[in-house]
Amino acid sequence: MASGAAQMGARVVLIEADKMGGDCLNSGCVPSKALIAAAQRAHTFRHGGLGTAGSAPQVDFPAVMAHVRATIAAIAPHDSQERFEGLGVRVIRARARFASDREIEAGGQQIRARRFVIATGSRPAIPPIPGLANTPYLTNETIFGLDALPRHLIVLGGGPIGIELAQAFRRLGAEVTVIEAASALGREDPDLAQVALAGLRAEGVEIREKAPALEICGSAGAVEVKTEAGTIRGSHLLVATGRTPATEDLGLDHAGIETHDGAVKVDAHLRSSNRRVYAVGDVAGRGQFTHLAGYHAGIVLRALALGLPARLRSDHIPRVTYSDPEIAQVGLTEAEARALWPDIEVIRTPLAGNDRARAEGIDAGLLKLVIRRGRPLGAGIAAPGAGEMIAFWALALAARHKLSAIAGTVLPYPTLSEISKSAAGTYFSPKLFANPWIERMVRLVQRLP
Ligand SMILES: Cc1cc2nc3c(=O)[nH]c(=O)nc-3n(C[C@H](O)[C@H](O)[C@H](O)COP(=O)(O)OP(=O)(O)OC[C@H]3O[C@@H](n4cnc5c(N)ncnc54)[C@H](O)[C@@H]3O)c2cc1C
Ligand SMILES: NC(=O)c1ccc[n+]([C@@H]2O[C@H](COP(=O)([O-])OP(=O)(O)OC[C@H]3O[C@@H](n4cnc5c(N)ncnc54)[C@H](O)[C@@H]3O)[C@@H](O)[C@H]2O)c1
Repeated sequence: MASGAAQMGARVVLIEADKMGGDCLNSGCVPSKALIAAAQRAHTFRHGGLGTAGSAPQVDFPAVMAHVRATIAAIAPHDSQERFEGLGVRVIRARARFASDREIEAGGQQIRARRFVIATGSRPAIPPIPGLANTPYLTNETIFGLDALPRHLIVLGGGPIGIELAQAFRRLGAEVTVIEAASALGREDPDLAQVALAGLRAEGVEIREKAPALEICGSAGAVEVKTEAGTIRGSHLLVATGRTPATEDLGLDHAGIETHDGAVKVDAHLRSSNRRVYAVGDVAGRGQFTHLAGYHAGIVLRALALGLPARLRSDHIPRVTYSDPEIAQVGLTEAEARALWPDIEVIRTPLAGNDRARAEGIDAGLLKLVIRRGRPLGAGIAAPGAGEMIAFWALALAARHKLSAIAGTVLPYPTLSEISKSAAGTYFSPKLFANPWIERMVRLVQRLP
């Protein structure tokens, strides 16, 4: 947002209280994906397959963490103070707070501006479970600082953070138990979630669902979580039970900025109840993804720099959980679509029928397509690399393409992505084959000289 505005010629002040790059770079997407990549190597090595023998990987945990830190360091220059200053942004490294409806205070400086954008993100939500506050626990802010592999990691919460890290730590050699109050990956289509969860369970991750934690106790190296179904004992506890928008101590009341469920309340243009102030990313309460924050920034930039307000859309925003297999979704799931329309069609294409999947020895995987009146409303994929494969459907939904455009696209053979074209083909097959009108036409054409 700040770099875009500066490059378009606006005068910009960027205020950052902590590390440049925010959660995604320092304690979110980047370290988690680097850890997952190392864990994937260990897993491939351990299992071999397709005629190659597996063997116990020699996991050097400090070296894995060095890879995580090196990945952050390699990406950091893009978000650095130096880069922003080079673009002409004035950077202040301090905590910001609204002093009035058009003034911010940060590090003893008063900044008066025509427009403000709140992009303060979110922080881990810590549930009020008896004993938790007195027990040592990890969050995404501390887990990437570990220097030794936990013997037994208990993960509280089976959302994307819990599931991604549970599988990674298991693959690196830890015993892992996930304790989930409701259903693991509960926001995803259950058919797709099951593919990923079955994969985790087969690798030895214990996932206890419908098991809210009742009480927690312990000390460093020995923690206990009590549930109705029994007590789980482990060496470390990761709390991954959701996130809270970072609005505390922002002085929002000084600026007449309203909140809703802890997030800055915004309209369809991401404008808050104070017309000078916008909110983007996690703090806007419309979803918590880096690419969504980037999309928000584009909407606000258009309005602020060019005076071209745009309405927020949400029907084309993809999301991916980087388990193995990955789960990717864009648009509506089957349940979401059924709640809106009675006349939807659902196409399920198992990955097992795909030639590349056969060659790779992939037997689990599924694409689910939700269609209404010839247009895709949503696509969900559970497969290795599903996050790459969903790009195709993200474009289809963003551009509001018809399914015929997908069926008419030529994709390279043999690729896993071909299941998307094959699913679109399944939709048209009954209309083309065993259709008396088409059969009559073909007979007619064949009589032509
Ligand atoms: C473990 C984990 C893995 C994730 N993986 C993915 C993923 O793979 N893909 C994906 O799309 N998303 C992922 N996310 C979510 C993603 O990290 C967030 O959606 C994204 O970082 C939100 O960006 P943001 O700009 O809203 O906030 P942030 O990146 O959190 O940035 C907010 C910044 O504001 C600063 N700040 C806060 N308050 C103040 C203040 N008062 N004054 C000055 N500065 C302040 C903070 O220090 C921070 O640097 C993951 C999150 C976690 C925790
Ligand atoms: N790959 C990605 O894009 C990615 C990865 C990680 C995080 N994120 C973002 O960060 C957000 C937060 O992730 P998250 O996994 O922390 O949150 P989440 O809200 O998605 O999942 C938290 C889980 O914890 C469970 N839970 C809550 N209280 C509990 C309790 N007391 N005992 C047991 N279980 C409990 C909930 O039922 C839920 O399933 C995600 O929704 C996502 O938007 C994205």
